[in-house]
Amino acid sequence: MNPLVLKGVRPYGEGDPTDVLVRDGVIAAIGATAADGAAGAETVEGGGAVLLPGFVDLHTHLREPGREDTETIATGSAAAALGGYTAVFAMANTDPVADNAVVVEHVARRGREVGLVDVHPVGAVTVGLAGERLAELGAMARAGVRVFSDDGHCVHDPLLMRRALEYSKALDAVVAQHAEEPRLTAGAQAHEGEHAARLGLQGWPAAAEEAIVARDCLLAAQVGARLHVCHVSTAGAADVLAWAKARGTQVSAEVTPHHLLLTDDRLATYDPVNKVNPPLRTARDVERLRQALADGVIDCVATDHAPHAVQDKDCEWSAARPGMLGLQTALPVVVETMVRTGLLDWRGVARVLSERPAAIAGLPDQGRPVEVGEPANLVLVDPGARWVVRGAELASIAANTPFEGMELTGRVVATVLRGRVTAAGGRIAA
Ligand SMILES: NC(=O)N[C@@H](CC(=O)O)C(=O)O
Repeated sequence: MNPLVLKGVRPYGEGDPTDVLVRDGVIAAIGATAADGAAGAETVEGGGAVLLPGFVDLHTHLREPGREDTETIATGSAAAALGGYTAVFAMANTDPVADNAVVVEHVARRGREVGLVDVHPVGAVTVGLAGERLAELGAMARAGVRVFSDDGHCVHDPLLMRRALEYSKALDAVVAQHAEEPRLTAGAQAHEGEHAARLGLQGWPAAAEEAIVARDCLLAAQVGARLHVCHVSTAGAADVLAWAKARGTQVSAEVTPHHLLLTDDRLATYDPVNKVNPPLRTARDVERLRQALADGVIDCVATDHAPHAVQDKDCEWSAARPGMLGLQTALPVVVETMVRTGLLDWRGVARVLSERPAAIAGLPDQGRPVEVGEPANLVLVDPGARWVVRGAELASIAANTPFEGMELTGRVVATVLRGRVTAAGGRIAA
């Protein structure tokens, strides 16, 4: 592999533009003379762009196997690379479910064949995501799984959740919980509040999330295991997390870009592109989630990238499936909600999009500092580029973005995986 020179880039957006030399997949030199003697090197013109560690998504639905009409590991990997990601965690709610070593090995192998991003399969906690008995966590751990989740479903039986935490502790893994008390959300269509009431939609109360977050924090503390909370969406859940962290519970949490930007006033459109699980909440929740992400109560941003077919979105609200695309819009939404608001600087962006998710999942070669000797998993960001989101132009097969037509700030210039350019100038590298 030829050396790579990133010319005129600003690590963490700090200082004057400089050059970065990448050789054999590692950052070999940083500075004005870094490119000297790198004959035959491939060059990326940075134009003063911000250089960060490559993003890590703990929560991606790649839909393969089973729903290759909406996304495949190849198209989802392309969306990830274009979005600045160097590693993604593929959720287990595929068909067949990734609840055994055969399916997780297939997903990992397919990810390696595509080669655009490290694809880490998430293993299901329970057989068939049915919430009745534990899946073969040990066999999946031997196949390399370090994150277990029934996402899309809550592991609502407290004894089963306790056992899952005990096993995952022994396996040095983490359980990522979709916090939704199902008895409180039966038939729910939208956040329980003024907008849902006006439209006559069955409500999804905040307490259904908060009760499970609180219960699971208590269980994790009891067992001494690590818990990760998926897609936190309410102010109350952030308060519970702050309390649990203050008392030393090993809990981490993610928030999605859409929950940082959108509110349930989107319900007025009656467009199911805005239907998602957990639902869009209130402006007060959005405000609290941003603050919690800024101060570390919420550790990271995860996309919950959830592609859906046209017939599952372009239909009446109650028949529509919940979920939104996220991989190619996460960065600009974080820029809009966290950077332009002054809540995070670029070191903070590196923390929430790369360092913390890599640490939570135990990835040794991702989320590393932009320093000589570190693996060259990198993303170059043009912080001021403005662009209009068009679902049809995204790399995913599905087009269900809630940001359709919105002008956002911040664009990925290039993504580098172990020293190889995977995406540049908005295109997948040959
Ligand atoms: N987040 C979503 O709205 N959808 C997810 C699963 C789920 O959490 O319901 C999906 O797989 O489509």
